[in-house]
Amino acid sequence: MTEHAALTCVGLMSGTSVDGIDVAIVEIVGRPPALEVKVRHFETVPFSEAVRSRIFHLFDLEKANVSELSTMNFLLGHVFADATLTALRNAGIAPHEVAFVASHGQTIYHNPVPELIDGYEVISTLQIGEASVIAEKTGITTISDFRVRDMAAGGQGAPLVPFVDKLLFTAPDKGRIAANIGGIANLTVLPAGGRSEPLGFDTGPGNMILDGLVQKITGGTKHYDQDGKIAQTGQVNEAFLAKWLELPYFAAQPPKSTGRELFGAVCVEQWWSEGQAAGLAPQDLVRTATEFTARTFADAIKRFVLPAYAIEEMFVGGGGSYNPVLMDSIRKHLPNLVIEQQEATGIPGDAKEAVCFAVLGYECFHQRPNNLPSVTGAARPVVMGKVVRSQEGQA
Ligand SMILES: Nc1ncnc2c1ncn2[C@@H]1O[C@H](COP(=O)(O)OP(=O)(O)OP(=O)(O)O)[C@@H](O)[C@H]1O
Ligand SMILES: CC(=O)N[C@H]1[C@@H]2OC[C@@H](O2)[C@@H](O)[C@@H]1O[C@H](C)C(=O)O
Repeated sequence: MTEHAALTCVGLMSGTSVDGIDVAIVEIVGRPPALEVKVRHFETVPFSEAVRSRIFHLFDLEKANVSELSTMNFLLGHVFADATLTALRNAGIAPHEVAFVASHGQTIYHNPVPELIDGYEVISTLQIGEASVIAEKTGITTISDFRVRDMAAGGQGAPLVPFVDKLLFTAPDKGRIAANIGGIANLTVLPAGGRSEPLGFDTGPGNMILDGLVQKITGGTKHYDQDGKIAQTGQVNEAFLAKWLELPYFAAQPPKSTGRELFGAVCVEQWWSEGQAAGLAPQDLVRTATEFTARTFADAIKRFVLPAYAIEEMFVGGGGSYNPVLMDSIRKHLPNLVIEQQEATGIPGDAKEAVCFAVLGYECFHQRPNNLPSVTGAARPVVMGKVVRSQEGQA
């Protein structure tokens, strides 16, 4: 296949917030560094409540079991395949026109901190949503399990989007940050003109604690603080916040990545019970959690980025970029940066990660390395992604 012809590719992202499956249908042509990406269609296919609650059950390390894990791997394969077919139908594109589906999968567990077992230093990560089911149901070659190869090469397996940020958003004359505030917040530092390699890491929580608190406060009727409406009515409790800012994750040097293991349900329970003990009103707790995200995100930039890189502007994507209380606070803590929403780049903020996985899939499809060792800490560039090929006789 020639690289002069554009490929139609599908990127699937189901992030740590578990709000739905982001499906991006993109046209990609060229090869790095001259890669052109055009978004043809994007939609988020929501999870049903039944599937969503089964996923959350799997996050509970005390209660989840192996049979559920196996079942959910296949169930999510079906759900991802259907989301792909729905988006293709809505876009008026036939499955046989698509070169591949690149599916991130649902992260169930992520542990980049080595555990010494029987002489082996073990790190691991698990994304589920069986690619064989997606390939069989859609008839499209499916690429999945990106993170494990980077980890096998000694990397964190995350964040992976910086590889694509570098290709799409490096500016010739000014330093930029490309950030994403999803369940977890992460960023990519893009030196001007690509003169040095990007730095990238997870700064800590994005919306994960916030979402958990809102669900508790509303008895599950709301999943998140839409437009920061609850936070707007609350006050930051500085003493409460100060204690949480001491978590060692924030001072640790990159490369680093995190997830629900540190900022998921156990953390939310702790916020809730400590908040009650300290007499915080629910809206103050939500406002303080919003500030926790803003402060840890801005502090990470002040601590690890601004002393070493000349940065003028930052683009922020992910669902958190639509929360005005969060964004106002980030702007207040970083007054010298021009901060814009991801939309200013031409790629919608909620579509970015799905688009990025299409690009990572494109590089895997062409058997080219697609990790960024400067970010993940991997020992070398590797080709991430496992390929399940479409077969004759399929759709
Ligand atoms: N209008 C809005 N106001 C406030 N918050 C919002 C809004 N829209 C989305 N969000 C927040 O963004 C979250 C979803 O973000 P996103 O889809 O980027 O996360 P994700 O991709 O699942 O996470 P990650 O990038 O960590 O894998 C929601 O759970 C919610 O907290
Ligand atoms: C293990 C895992 O799923 N990590 C996610 C998560 O969500 C945001 C942040 O934590 C980032 O490290 C990563 O996702 C994005 C897509 C990435 O790899 O760049």
